[in-house]
Amino acid sequence: MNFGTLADIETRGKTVLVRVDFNSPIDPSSNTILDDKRFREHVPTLQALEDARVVVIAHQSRPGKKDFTTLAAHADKLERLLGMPVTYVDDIIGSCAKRAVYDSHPGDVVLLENVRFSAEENLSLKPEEGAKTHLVRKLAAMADLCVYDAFGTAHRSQPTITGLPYAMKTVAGLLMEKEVAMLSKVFTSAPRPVTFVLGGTKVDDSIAVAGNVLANKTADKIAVIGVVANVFYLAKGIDIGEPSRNLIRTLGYDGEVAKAKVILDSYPDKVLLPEYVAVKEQDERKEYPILTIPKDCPILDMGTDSIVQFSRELAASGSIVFNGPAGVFEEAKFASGTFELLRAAANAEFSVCGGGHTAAVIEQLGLEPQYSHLSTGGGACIEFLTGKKLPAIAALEESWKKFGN
Ligand SMILES: Nc1ncnc2c1ncn2[C@@H]1O[C@H](COP(=O)(O)OP(=O)(O)OP(=O)(O)O)[C@@H](O)[C@H]1O
Ligand SMILES: O=C(O)[C@H](O)COP(=O)(O)O
Repeated sequence: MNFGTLADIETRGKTVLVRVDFNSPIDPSSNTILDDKRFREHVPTLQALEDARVVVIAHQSRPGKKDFTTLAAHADKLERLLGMPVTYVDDIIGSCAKRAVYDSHPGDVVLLENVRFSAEENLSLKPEEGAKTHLVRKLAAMADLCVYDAFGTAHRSQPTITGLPYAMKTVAGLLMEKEVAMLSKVFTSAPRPVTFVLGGTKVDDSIAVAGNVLANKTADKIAVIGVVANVFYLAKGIDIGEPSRNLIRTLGYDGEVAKAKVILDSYPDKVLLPEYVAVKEQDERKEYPILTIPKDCPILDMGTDSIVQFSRELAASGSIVFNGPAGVFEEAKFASGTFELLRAAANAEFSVCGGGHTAAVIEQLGLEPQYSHLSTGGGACIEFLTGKKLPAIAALEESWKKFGN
């Protein structure tokens, strides 16, 4: 790693900005946080800074979305997990925020308001431009050092992600370090054969990952499930029925069919597609071979024979990267593909999972201890696995060149 870490800096008595990713599913009607995995994962970094004045910067959702809200509930959640008071300020760079930081003492934690309430944070800017924003200049003036721990947002280039490291000495926090170390193993030391299981609804990301990891030989096989599989069926000329075709259109993925075809043509023996699907027919689960999918029933899971075949394939894999479910697991009748494949993947010597939905199911099934790593990143994890350098990592490296030692 070419960036600084907590081990490289002295924080005693210093004021330290810590950029975290607390962005979590929230029930907008009660402002309740529904999953606190990301909070739990940041606790070690915050605890390691116990001798500093800690100023936490975080975002929740995006402008225009229902769960774009203040961080009051996040402060309560953090207080409970840290077992100590957290001062929440409904301000980011104004006089209230500055006063709260100025009045704090070593050992205190201040949580600033949702940083995406600042219009500047919602701009996608080059790091050097981000460093010049009012937001970054004022935040940097409040502190001596910055710790970047927000792996889940590392694929964005927004001012507090890539601008802050250009404006002040910034090192990676413990979560960031762990994510980079664990996910890098996929490229360096993962036991062979390596199988990528790509499902869920983010078809464009999954197809980009599939193309890259097959081309650079990171993966030996790709198992496609969920909506991603439906796009591969279309690429093979298989009629998946009107409802499943409409879903692909609505999600804006018609253009992905041609890309799936290129992958199938280039790697005919390396792509595993379920031969059987489960559809919803008169409110019941019915299974069909892919050549006889009914025209008016949505595909909501893979069929049982394919679950057995894929589970065998996963059992023969040394490493498994799992991203996205096999079906609409939220409906009990269509959960078996996702549940069984996650169980099979848990037995691999090295198993990594990315994506909030998938990680939540793993926790629900009690499989977490069996996985080598559950990433806090959705988009960030999948982009890392394409082999691209994430903007936040590039900015951390630049910060270390500029300000380190
Ligand atoms: N065949 C299908 N038809 C419709 N929806 C599906 C199908 N298969 C999976 N899904 C849906 O995919 C969703 C999760 O996909 P997504 O790509 O968001 O997963 P993730 O990457 O684990 O989660 P996150 O977006 O939180 O990081 C689930 O809500 C599930 O119902
Ligand atoms: O949950 C995420 O993927 C990160 O917090 C980034 O959020 P965004 O997709 O709204 O930028």
